Amino acid sequence: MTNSAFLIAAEGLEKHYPGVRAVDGISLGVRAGQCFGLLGPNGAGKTTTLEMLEGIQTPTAGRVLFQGRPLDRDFRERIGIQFQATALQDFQRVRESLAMFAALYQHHADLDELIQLCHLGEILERDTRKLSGGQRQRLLLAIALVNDPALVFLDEPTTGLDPQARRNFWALIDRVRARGTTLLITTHYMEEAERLCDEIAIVDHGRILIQGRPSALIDAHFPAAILRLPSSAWPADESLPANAERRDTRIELYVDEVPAALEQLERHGASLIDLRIDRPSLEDLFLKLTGHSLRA
Ligand SMILES: Nc1ncnc2c1ncn2[C@@H]1O[C@H](COP(=O)(O)OP(=O)(O)OP(=O)(O)O)[C@@H](O)[C@H]1O
Repeated sequence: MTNSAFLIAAEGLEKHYPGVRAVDGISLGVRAGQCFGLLGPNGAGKTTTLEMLEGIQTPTAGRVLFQGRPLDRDFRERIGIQFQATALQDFQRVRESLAMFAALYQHHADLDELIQLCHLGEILERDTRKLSGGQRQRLLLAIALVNDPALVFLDEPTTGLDPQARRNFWALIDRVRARGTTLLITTHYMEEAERLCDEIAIVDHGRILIQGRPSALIDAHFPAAILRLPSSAWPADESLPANAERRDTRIELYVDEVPAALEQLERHGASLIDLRIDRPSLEDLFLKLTGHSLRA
């Protein structure tokens, strides 16, 4: 596939700082209408990659193409950015804040629609310093959407939110996607990536370890289920079967057929009282690829 098939593409991106290659050769492409996720632990190079794609940082090497062409002045009008920490003006209400950002653009979205989309109606007159974490993120997303962009960048949009606010934000992202907006998101929450992203790239030490559809990546690396037992549940004099591995204080069995695996465990005399049966997840994949957990 040529790069013009992508709304935005990175070719061999690198960013070097003294003593560190923050990004060390990243190539990826995001199709129109997709939600693409960059995943990785703290310091992996996600934000630096995103900032080069946003045109904010200049790459040390490589290039970014938007609709097959190098970034130009028009690019800024076509994108929206939700930064990790956008400074909202003090003593400003939600309504004033939105209007101020809208005034920065020649063409802006219908603000009433945006207020409805991001559920800001009830908090329009609230001082922006008095917002909850979830309300603040909804306002920041509305600001990112204020110029009706084709592509929106979201840098760890749900970090620090409680689980309910995080789920509400995911539902909001669904509504944004349903309008056809393309999204590029960074996160270190695996569940978030599985829930939101059509395609992901797992980044570590400035490089992409693996890229593809979450379900396809999981299917390619794991059988149907993972059975997890505390190590103490396994008889001390029994050796582990070939499909089992020790992880910290647990034993994991990778299996296609759960009933057959349960019989196998019983034959070995394992205690099933604390048995957990999980569908393999991106978290498992990350652990398998890197040897460490993504939750830094
Ligand atoms: N301006 C800078 N000067 C020097 N080093 C930097 C600079 N910006 C980032 N780095 C380093 O580059 C590496 C990648 O940082 P980056 O912020 O892109 O990672 P990240 O994956 O976004 O992490 P986080 O999840 O913490 O935001 C880190 O080692 C970081 O310390």
